[in-house]
Amino acid sequence: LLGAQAVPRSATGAAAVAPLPKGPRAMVLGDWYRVVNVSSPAVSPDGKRVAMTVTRAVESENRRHSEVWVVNTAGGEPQRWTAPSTESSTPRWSPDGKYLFFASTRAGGRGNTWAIRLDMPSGEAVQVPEYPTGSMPTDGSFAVFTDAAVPAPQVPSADPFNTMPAMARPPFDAITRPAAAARFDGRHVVDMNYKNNGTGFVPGRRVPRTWRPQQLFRQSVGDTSKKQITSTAYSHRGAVVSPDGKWVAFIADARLRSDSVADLERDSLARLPYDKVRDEAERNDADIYVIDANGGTPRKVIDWMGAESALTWSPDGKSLAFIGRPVRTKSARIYTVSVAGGAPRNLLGDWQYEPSDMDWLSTGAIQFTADIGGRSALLRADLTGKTAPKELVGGRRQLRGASYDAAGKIVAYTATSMTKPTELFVANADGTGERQLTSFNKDVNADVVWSDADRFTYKSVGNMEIEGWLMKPYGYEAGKKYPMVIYIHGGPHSAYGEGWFDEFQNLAAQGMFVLFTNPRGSSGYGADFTYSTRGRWGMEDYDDLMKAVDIVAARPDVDSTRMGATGGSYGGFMTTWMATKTTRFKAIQTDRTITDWTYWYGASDAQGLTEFEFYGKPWDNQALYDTLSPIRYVNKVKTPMLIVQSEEDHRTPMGSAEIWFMSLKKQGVPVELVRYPRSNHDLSRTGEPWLLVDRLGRLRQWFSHWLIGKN
Ligand SMILES: CSCC[C@H](NC=O)C(=O)N[C@@H](CC(C)C)C(=O)N[C@@H](Cc1ccccc1)C(=O)O
Repeated sequence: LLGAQAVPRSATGAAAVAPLPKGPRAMVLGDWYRVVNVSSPAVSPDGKRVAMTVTRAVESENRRHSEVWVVNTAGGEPQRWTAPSTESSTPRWSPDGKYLFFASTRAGGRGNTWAIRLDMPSGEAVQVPEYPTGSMPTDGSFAVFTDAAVPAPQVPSADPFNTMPAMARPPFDAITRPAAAARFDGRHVVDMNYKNNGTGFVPGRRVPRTWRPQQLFRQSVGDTSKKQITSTAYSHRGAVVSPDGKWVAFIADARLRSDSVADLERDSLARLPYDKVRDEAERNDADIYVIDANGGTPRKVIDWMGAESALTWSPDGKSLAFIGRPVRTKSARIYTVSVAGGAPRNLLGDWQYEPSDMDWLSTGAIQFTADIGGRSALLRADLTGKTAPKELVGGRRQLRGASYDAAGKIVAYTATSMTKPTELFVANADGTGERQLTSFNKDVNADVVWSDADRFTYKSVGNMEIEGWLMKPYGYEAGKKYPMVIYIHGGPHSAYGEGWFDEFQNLAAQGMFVLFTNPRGSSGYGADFTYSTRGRWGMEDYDDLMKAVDIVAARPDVDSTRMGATGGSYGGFMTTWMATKTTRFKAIQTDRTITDWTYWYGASDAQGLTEFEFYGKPWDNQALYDTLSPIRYVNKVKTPMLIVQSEEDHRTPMGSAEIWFMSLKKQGVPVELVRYPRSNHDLSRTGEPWLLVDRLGRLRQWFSHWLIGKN
């Protein structure tokens, strides 16, 4: 195996990269570095080109690198448009076609918006302060955007603690102080949100709590001055300008209460003990308003119970569309409403699935992408709401990021399937005439035989239908028996699906079947399915997983005496939970695990999740937190376990892994704990490449050792 440690270092300090054998062959770890990812497609207003972010791993430097590339919709070779020496991503075209904007942190600039000039190509990226970023009317003459109107409060320069590390400074309102500022470099915490999985530890406030409500601003193209058009104590969100430029629609507090009042009410409600009636009651936290694009008094368009997002104008400026969710446990719908007011129209009726995004095209059509179980599709809504949406582009694959030209004739999107890493595609907006525009993964696809998976559905407890997949091992031969590993996803409200996935390919390449399912609680099947596990984690969803194991174990080509299980986060909880309930598996790997829900409640940054899912805080419902904690039954575990944990994971912190390791060790159950430095909850997705690949290698080795008998 080509693991990170095996990579020799050259005299310059950069690691030399060993060549890989030509294929066709099974995936080796080094292939992970060769897979290119395409994201954020953006069609030019004239429909002639598509810009995209292209991300690769730079193996020798243990990092990823992103560039903006452009390809003609008519076909041809994609071209790199940004410098290889800088990081660039998320392109978007100016409506007049003069600039291609993108995000980049380059030296000597203000902010991270840069542009390439299309009218006067200069070869250099420039910043264009006279070109505003925000929502624009059809003529592209100005933009409206939101920003705070008051500056963030500054700590006085004479503050005696300014020279201390940010986390060491005594936060505002703290009672204790360092004995000597120069001698304390610990972390002093008084606020609840003092750590975050992505950003790490978050320094406390050094000034009193203040609110900076988001105001509406407008800026004309060609002018650097920004005009503030509102001055309120409440925030304006999701602001969009009408096509004729006369109005701005936005989302704000349903009673236009100040941000401070709304926040303080939310904070005090959160401190109350769980109350079923209060917590289940319908709430109206936000509504839709319109205001003159030069300012004035806003008018409420609808008084609608629930949460609104993705506000969009109709091309004729007479209506608005939004994605609305009446209550957290009900499916999101697309609604339209007259700007004059009236009852919103539900365009999706009781269609099972939920929209991910939405566009109201200049042709008048409303199109959106949606997860349909484990696949995803591009659909068109029926504007009358009488019939189910029409699928335009679909199949057994996952589509993301639909982007259209100004005329609404062309759509570009990324797509991946089980054996095809992501590439860029274009089609007519009605879904006809699809063409693949990039082949960044051509070489790796030619060398590596990616394993395919058969999709199946099965009935589980309560007659619920569950979707699952069984991926064949590399080199599968009929008549032989192979070991099997079940993968369990987290969330629990996320889903596996019809896309290329490094983790599945990694184990299939090692000669194992890979089983994966979307048990109840998964997203992609409608909110009833998603929230059917509320208060019942590890109960029927466990049955759903074990039923899939039963089905697969009965196959003549699966060796039911050589089965393993693996999963991360909620899937990590589920694998430790399984270890307490069954000895069917010969080996388990648990990743970013949770073994004690009360400990997790106090240590995780994901505050609020279990208050909702477990009907209260631990002291409101201690029995449930205890009953669902695998550590209570750890004396039953007999299965060898590999524990993988990131040292800087604030989502599922280390304590769960540590107590699990120690408990298995004390009972003589084979166990290994691998702790990854400089890594958070997302090690397996966005972690340092060498560490990410090291983890993949350890999964291969663990299951090969216990299920195949070789390492
Ligand atoms: C503010 S609540 C957020 C909960 C969040 N949901 C998103 O998935 C989450 O982090 N869930 C954890 C479990 C929880 C800490 C009990 C989880 O299982 N995360 C999964 C799901 C995931 C999949 C893909 C991308 C992000 C998350 C995981 O980390 O694999």
